[in-house]
This record gives sequence, C-alpha cells and structure tokens, in this order.
Amino acid sequence: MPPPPPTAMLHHRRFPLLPPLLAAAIALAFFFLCFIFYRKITRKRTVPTDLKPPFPPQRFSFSLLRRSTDSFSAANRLGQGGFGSVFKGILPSGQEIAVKLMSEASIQGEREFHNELSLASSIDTVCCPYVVCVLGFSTSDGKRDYKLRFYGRRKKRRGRRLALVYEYMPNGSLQDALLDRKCAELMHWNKRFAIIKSIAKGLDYLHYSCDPPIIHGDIKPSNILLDCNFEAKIADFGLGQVLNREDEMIDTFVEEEEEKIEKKGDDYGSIIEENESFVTEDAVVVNVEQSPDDAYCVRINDGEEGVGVLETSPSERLEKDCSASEGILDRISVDSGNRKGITGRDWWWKQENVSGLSDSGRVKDYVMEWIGSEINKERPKKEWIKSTSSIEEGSAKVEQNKQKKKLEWWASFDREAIRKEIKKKKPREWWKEEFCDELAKKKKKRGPKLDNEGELWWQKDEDGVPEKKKRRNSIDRWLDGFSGEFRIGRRNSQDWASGDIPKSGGISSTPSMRGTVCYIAPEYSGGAHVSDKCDVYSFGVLLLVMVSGRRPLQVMASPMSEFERANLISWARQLALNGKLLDLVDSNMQSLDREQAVLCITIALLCLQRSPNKRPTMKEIVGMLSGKSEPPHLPFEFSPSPPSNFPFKSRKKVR
Ligand SMILES: Nc1ncnc2c1ncn2[C@@H]1O[C@H](COP(=O)(O)OP(=O)(O)OP(=O)(O)O)[C@@H](O)[C@H]1O
Repeated sequence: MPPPPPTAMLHHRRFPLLPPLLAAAIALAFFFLCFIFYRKITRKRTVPTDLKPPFPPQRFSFSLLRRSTDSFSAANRLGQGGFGSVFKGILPSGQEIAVKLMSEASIQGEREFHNELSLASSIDTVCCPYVVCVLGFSTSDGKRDYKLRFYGRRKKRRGRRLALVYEYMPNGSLQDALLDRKCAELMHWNKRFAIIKSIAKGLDYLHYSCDPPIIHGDIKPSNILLDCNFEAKIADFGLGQVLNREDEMIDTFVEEEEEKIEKKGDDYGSIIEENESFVTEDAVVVNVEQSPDDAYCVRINDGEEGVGVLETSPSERLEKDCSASEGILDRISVDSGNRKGITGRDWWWKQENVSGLSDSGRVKDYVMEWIGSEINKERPKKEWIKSTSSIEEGSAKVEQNKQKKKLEWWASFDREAIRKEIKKKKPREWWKEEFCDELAKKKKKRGPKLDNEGELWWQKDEDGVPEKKKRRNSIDRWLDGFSGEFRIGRRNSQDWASGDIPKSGGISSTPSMRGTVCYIAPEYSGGAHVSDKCDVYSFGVLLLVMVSGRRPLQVMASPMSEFERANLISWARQLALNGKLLDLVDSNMQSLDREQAVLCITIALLCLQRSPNKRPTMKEIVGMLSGKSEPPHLPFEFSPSPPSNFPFKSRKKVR
C-alpha cells in the first residue's frame, strides 16, 4: 500500500490556485501600500514650506487647514463675511494664518474665491506692504468626501469646499477696532493719519503700479485690516476688477455729452440729474451700515426682482424701484400706512439689531420726517415724494416716458464708434503714453504672467505639472470657465444680477451693485463703467469715518440734537459751507493736528463729488497727504464764502 501523500501535497492538489492567488494578494497589498505612501509624500508637498512673500499663492490641503483651525471651531472664528466665515489657524511651522471658508451654497462665494486668486497674483505685497497677502487656497473635492453611515451605505457628506488663506492680522478690521471696540491706539490722531496714508498708498499702488491695474471695488472699514502695530492693509478683493482705461475714457466722453445736454436744458439731462443726485446727495436714503444698538440705519437692497428698497422702519418706508439691469430709479414713493406683517423685503430690518431702537421709536419717526424734508428741500418744485397711489395714478405715465427716453438715449451710443472717435481726435492721450507704454515695457521686462501653455499659476498642480496634462476635475473646469472674465477686465453686470445671493448673508453688501451701499459711488447704480474713481469715492467716505470716528449713517440717543448729523456726508458738506470743518472731528481724538484734519476732510469732500472726473486720482491724493503737492481747496460749491455776485446754490441744480 503506497504511503498517504503529505497534507501539503493534498492541499496543493485541492487548491491549485492558492499560490498564485496568494502572490497576487501580496502584490496588491504592496502596491496599495506604495500608493498610500506616494499620496502621503505628495500631500506633504502641498504644505508650503516657505510662506514669505513674494510667491504665487500656494495650494493647501483641506485637511491641513482643518487641523490648523481645530476643525474650524467656533473658538477660532475671527468674523463672518458675506461669503463665509473667517477662522484663525496655526500651521505646523507655527505661522498664524486666517482662513476664509467659502459658504458651500454661495455662487458669489465661488466668484469671490476665483476673483481673489486671480487678482492676488498681480499684487506684489513686497513692493506694496499696504495690501493683505493671500498666502494660498484650498479646494476640497466633494466627490471624495464621504462618511460611512451606520447601515453601511456611503453618503456624500458635503460638496466642494473652497478656502482662501491670508496672513493673519491680529487687530482685526478697522470697522471693529475703530467703531466697535474703540481701541485706545486709534484715539491718537497720528495713528489715524498713518492708517489713512497707508490706505491711500495701497490704492495708489493698485491703480497705478499693479500689472494689470486693479479697482478694489469695495473699500470700507471692514475691508481694512490692522496688524499687531495697527498698521493698515487693504483686504478682500472679492469684488475687485481689472482696470480698463479705455472704458474710463468712454465714460468721460459720455459724461461730457451729458453735461452738454444739461447745459442746453434738455429734459433728459434733468432726468439724470434727478436720479443720480438722489442717490448721491441724499445719501442718507441709500446708506447702509451694520448698526450698533444705538444707531439707526436705512438700507437699499437689491431685491429679488432687481428692486431697490429704501426702508426706514417696518411701519413707514421709502420705496424705490430700479431697473434691474441699469439701476435706473424710476419710482419713488412713501408708504405711510401701518404695516402689520414684515414682508420679504423687510428681511434686512429683521437682521439689524433694532432692539436698541425700541425705546426710541421716535428716532425712526424723526429720521423718516427728516428724510422727507431733505428730499423736499432738494426738490421744491417737483413732488418727489407722493403717496403710492398718487404716483401710480398721476405720474406713472410721465415717469414711463422719461424712463423710455433715457433708455433710448443710452442705446443711441455706439460704443465702438465712440472708441474710434476718441482715438481719431486724441490719438495719444496721457494714459496711453504714461500708462500703456509703461505697461508694455514692464511686460517685456518681466515676461508674461501666463506660462507657455497659457495657464494661470493656480491652475497648475502643486508639483508644477500643468493641470491640463492631468485628469481635470470639476473645480478646474469651473475655474477655467471663469478665467476669461478677468482677462478682459470687466464683469458682466448680468453675472452679478443673476447671483441672487446677498453678500454678507444680507448684512452689508450687495454684489449686484458691486460694493457696499453707503461707500458705493453713485455712478455704480447708474449703470456706468466701474472706474478707479469709484474707489476714490469710497475712500472719501472712509476718510470722513476715520476723522469723525463714526459710521456714515447714525443717529445717537438724543434724536433732535443729532438729527442733522445723521448723514455723515451731508453733515460734512454742511460744516464746510458754514466754515466749521473741525466740528466733524471725533470728540475722543487725542493730540489732534488740526491742519491735517482739515486736509483730510477737504480731500474727502473732493472725493465725494458727484462727477467722477472732478474727483482727484489716488496718486494726487497721496501727494496731498504726504505734503508733496499743494494743499487742496474745497470744491467751490462747499466753499464757505462764495463771491456775492454768484448765484450759489449748494447741492441743488439750477432749473
Ligand atoms: N486676515 C485676517 N486676519 C484677521 N482677521 C480677519 C482676516 N480676514 C478677515 N478677518 C476678520 O473676519 C471678518 C470677516 O471678513 P470678510 O472679509 O469675510 O467679510 P467683511 O469684509 O466683513 O464683509 P463682506 O464680505 O460683506 O465684505 C473681518 O471683519 C475681520 O474681522
């Protein structure tokens, strides 16, 4: 009898595939481990080692940001903006950072993300220490972000997460430090003047030294951040745009034409004046601020159907309809009936902390009354404020005709023809010689911003391999889709209008109007091209806020005495007319330099002129502030003693 085969031999015969299967499993495990090891290595590369500018913003891994901010904990939350929250984080190297986590649902947030990154590559924060440095960004791919549910099915946890990483600014925003915390450091004139100069230099850099030049588009105290020494830097380029000098020239041309028509007494000219001056000069009705408990706010908001709503209280309100595309005001009415419920348009009212006003309901009434009287003062012959019914019945037709006429007039401009005309008449304008030629020279020296394959720096992966050569995910395709918008330097207004999601969660900004109401230049709402003079206007408002240490619209506890000061801009103009500019200065200010304070207010009034052409450039303003150029004179209309033979009429159009 033959001996029984050894058990191993038996197994071998029973499972002939076992050895190759085992070998395959070991090989697979080996490859898997290699893959994990490779991922670890490549991930490590996404943690930038040297975060000292200049450098193009780097890609951070989302998990690193999550770890450095303690999972975006509430304790690390620095603030909340329109497109998401900002958190403090500490990198493994010990470097402090601020991470702006874009809100998941916000389309505008995605735009801001893209915009900020596109523009960040143009800003050299070494040359210009007055701009907050964007250290990097992170895009987490939602597809891979799963969590295991208890019954074993995998569920998508969240979508794509976008984050921007900035240098950390320990003293937060100017809004917070000056207006809310009222930091002692900012009560010294020297500090405030230094901040003013820094902001001016920052804007000058953006307008004239950046390649390409940039319009910030949203200058306001909450976008000025303060470092540990209370040095100011400009932040938040979410609404920034590349400056297009040609468009600016066309605007100048159109403005000149408007003025010609106005001089001729054309009816249409007066329509523009009415519409624009309402926004500009009676800024009280369009001002918006996140109010403190004791402040009173009036807001214009871009509603769902492109309707601008001016609200003064839930019970009384001013309402103004705007054309969604042009922002043309065509109807204004006062509804003085008692409103029981708060409609959708009253959302902002609910958002504001109105509890502080409850004991001073009279304040609202006074403000309302005052707004009415101010508007009546401005328009003594024309009944601007009427009951809703009377406007609808009586003047709807007239308004419609005016509106039609205005639209026709605008449509009559052939932009291409104008462009040609301008080039023919003035073939080499200063801006071409000084600006375009300089740009061309710079470009030659530095080489193009795009690499050989026409890719933007941030479209490349962290290891430098162009993204095109790799598998592209949805974020990349999306980013590509938007990039053209910035190269041509303009945004389509429809892009904004279609956003629908109010910035600041309905608190402070309105992206369809491209700025923050109250700081926004009047021509924004008139459908004009965005120019650097829009930043100049916002800088003017900021100057007044810095000198006075208060918000642009605010009524304090005692309504009657403070009443005429509610609107900072009107009040400043009034003081200028009375020759009492220094009354505007913050009463808490220490070691005031009166000459510098007067200089600042004068510059502010120059910046706040209705016509963008009349406003100084940021370069001129820097010259004035640093004493290199002649101190400016007040705009003639605000001069306290006009020649007696001149029929002076402040802020009013002679009709
Ligand atoms: N780099 C930073 N360092 C320190 N704090 C910051 C930094 N960036 C933002 N913050 C804080 O986060 C807040 C929110 O900033 P964010 O730019 O998102 O919104 P905002 O400018 O206040 O509002 P909006 O989005 O309407 O313009 C700021 O007011 C500031 O206090």
